[in-house]
Amino acid sequence: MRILTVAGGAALLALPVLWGDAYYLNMLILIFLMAVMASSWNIMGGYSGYISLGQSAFLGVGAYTTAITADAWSISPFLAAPLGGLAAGTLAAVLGLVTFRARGNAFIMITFAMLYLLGIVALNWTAVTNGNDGMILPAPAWSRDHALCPFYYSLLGLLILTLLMSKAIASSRFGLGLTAIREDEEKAAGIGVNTSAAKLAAFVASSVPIGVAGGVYGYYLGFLDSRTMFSVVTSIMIVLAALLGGPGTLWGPVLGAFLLEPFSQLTNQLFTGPAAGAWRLIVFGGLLLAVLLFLPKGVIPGVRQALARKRPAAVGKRLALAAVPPWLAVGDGARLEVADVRKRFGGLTVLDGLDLTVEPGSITGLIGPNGSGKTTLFNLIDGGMKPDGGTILLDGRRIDASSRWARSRSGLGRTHQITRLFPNLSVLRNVVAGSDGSWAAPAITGAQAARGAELLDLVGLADYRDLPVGELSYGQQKLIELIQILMLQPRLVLLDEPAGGINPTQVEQMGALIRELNRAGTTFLIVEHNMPFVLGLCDTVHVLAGGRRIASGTPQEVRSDPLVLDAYLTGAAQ
Ligand SMILES: Nc1ncnc2c1ncn2[C@@H]1O[C@H](COP(=O)(O)OP(=O)(O)OP(=O)(O)O)[C@@H](O)[C@H]1O
Repeated sequence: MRILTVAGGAALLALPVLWGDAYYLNMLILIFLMAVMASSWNIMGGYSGYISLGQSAFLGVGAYTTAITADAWSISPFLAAPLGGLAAGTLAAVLGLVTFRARGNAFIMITFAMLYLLGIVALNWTAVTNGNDGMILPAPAWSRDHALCPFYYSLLGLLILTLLMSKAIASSRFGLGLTAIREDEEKAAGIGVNTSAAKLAAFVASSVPIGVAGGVYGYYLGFLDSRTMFSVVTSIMIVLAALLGGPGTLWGPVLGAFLLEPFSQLTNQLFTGPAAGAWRLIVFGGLLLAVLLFLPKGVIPGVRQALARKRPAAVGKRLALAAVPPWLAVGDGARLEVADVRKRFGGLTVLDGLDLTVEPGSITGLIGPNGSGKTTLFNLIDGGMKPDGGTILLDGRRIDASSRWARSRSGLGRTHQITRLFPNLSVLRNVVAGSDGSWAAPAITGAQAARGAELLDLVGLADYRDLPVGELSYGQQKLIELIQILMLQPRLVLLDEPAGGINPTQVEQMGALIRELNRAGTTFLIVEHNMPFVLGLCDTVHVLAGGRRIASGTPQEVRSDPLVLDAYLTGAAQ
């Protein structure tokens, strides 16, 4: 692949000198432009899964900023183009700050609205943009014989820089965080990924090259009008190019641009007159739909999948519990205090002034009939939901107002009733996805890989480190979810039904693992319906019913408490 890249790059560098046909050079300039835009879009849309339908707004903002500053300072638009990137990045940062809670379709609609609004502003802010009449840029001063070369090389250079940035992000911790967001954003936050900051940074990174490209493109056209620069069709084509080639891959958006741009030129020749724009919208909108329906992964991942040899299924490995690594010794564990916590869903009161304490270094059980609010309490503790009232303290510090990722970083880990992992990432990537480290660090450092390997060894799954985690059995995935949070060296671990849905041998192994980790200092709070398991494991058990704690004590005390028996019998009768 490297040889192919170098050869392709060398051919593109030499092309204008060897073969200066203006038609094809113009085509390549437009392909480079589309490749820059699609590769930039890919950083947000492909890596983190947030689809922006307004990316051409950055092209427009970059083009106008460049033209206006070049005119005001009497400099070449080439020199002013980085300011176009700066303006686009600033716009993305502001929009990202305002919309970072919006997900899925809401994010798509917001980006689309931004494009539409900015188009209207550009059209009507006549004093700055010249409105309907458009802006004329100065003609290039260089020789007409090589008129296209500076545009060709500057866009090719920008494409190379964009690809280098995209590659650096993909292989960094930042990129791994973005992929985790794409797979399961809440889970990513739950293992310490600062999702808001990562999305914001990705959005800015996905806008800056487009802004710079806008500056160069505007100069290339020599004329700016708001309809061309803030075009919906361009935005659709950006998404289409990335999806066609393969979103989330490095070369997919480039391939998509090479496939799509010649077709776009063809439609330019086919559709002329006042309805041309509408026809192009129909064609590219339809094409986008077709790609989404029939080629959802794009060409490159589709071909890779077809070529991949069938792997043997990951089954049947007996669990062998190795020794807990010394770096998991976390001292005395953490103390959790839940005081007067309340939670309602509409008219349903699930938690009604709940108080409970988990002592440091304990294995504490939390039981109660179905629907008594155990998982809801976990969601309130880990930050997945906000309580309606009350306080939650970890080692004496209130955590109920902190973000989810900050709670996870402060020593709190949590597994889910139905296991939540990043199914398309490898086992090892899942295990290390939450570990500490600067964004610029490699996605998996040597030290992290070594710790990940130790944890995989701990649960007897080292052989599967490179398989997509979705290929493991349910019981194996449960163990991976547990070691995933161990990577963050938590002092308090909340386990939601760790023995649910796994075979008796695995239940035994799970119990042994929890005991070993507890000996190393980790505090556990465990929700579990398997009574022999939970009563055999825990020092203290709290019982929930009717939104309150109705009993607490040793397993023996709780087992014979008439209130508890009554709650279970009433719960069972419902
Ligand atoms: N997001 C939500 N919106 C509305 N109701 C909810 C929501 N989450 C939970 N509930 C309701 O709150 C109640 C408590 O649910 P929760 O899952 O916390 O109970 P649980 O004790 O964990 O039950 P189980 O043992 O069956 O897992 C249930 O009646 C459930 O339907």
